[in-house]
Amino acid sequence: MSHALNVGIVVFPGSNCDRDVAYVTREILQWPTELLWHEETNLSDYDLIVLPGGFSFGDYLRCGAIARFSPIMAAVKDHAAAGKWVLGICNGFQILTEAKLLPGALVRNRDLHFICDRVHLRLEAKERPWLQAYGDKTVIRLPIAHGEGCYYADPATLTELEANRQVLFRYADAQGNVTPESNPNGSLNNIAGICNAAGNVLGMMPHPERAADPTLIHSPSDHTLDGLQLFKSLLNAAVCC
Ligand SMILES: NC(=O)CC[C@H](N)C(=O)O
Repeated sequence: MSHALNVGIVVFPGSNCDRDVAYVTREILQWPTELLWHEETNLSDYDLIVLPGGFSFGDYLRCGAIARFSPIMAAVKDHAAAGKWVLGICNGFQILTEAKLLPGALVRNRDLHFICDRVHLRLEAKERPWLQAYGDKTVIRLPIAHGEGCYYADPATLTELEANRQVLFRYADAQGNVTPESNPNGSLNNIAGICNAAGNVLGMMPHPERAADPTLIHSPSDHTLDGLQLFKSLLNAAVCC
């Protein structure tokens, strides 16, 4: 079993969570971590590529619609096709759908407002490598911050996603019940995060990097580390597919 992953974090013009992710992987987990400008084309040194949150290219046209044309995206596609890890967080998830590395789309929130909150998520498909470190936990709490986080896919795609167990996170209440009231943005089937069929590409709207710092814990029941487990999970799953 390895003790570290080599992490590359893509920096697009307008990314703003790149350094937050680097803080987690480099400072907290002590994994070798590089920030990669979006014009980079060689990703051969990395096990995990992260597309971070933010407002790439000012969210012009649609969130992620321009970033998908960045030179680095061809290399990200090759990295994914080779079965290596790709994690898209928030704007990164939007870019992955625009690039067709994940199915469906992220559209304007149901209430047309930017939402900044903390939400409960039910963990689904716990056999997937990304969730291995959560143990018996079935409900976690992570921050969200987005204007276009409403997950949409056509009925056939949605059926396929569910049948293949590609939904990893669903908005839920504190007990893990998936209800309309616990859906902050109108996402179909309360979907907050999905992976590709092979399982090595994950996109999620909540921010695991904002719940990963042990110095911020206030009480034993605090959810502050719920995001850290996601990164740690990959250590136990050296090779994905
Ligand atoms: N935090 C983020 O990555 C935000 C993503 C995107 N800019 C949105 O508002 O939906």
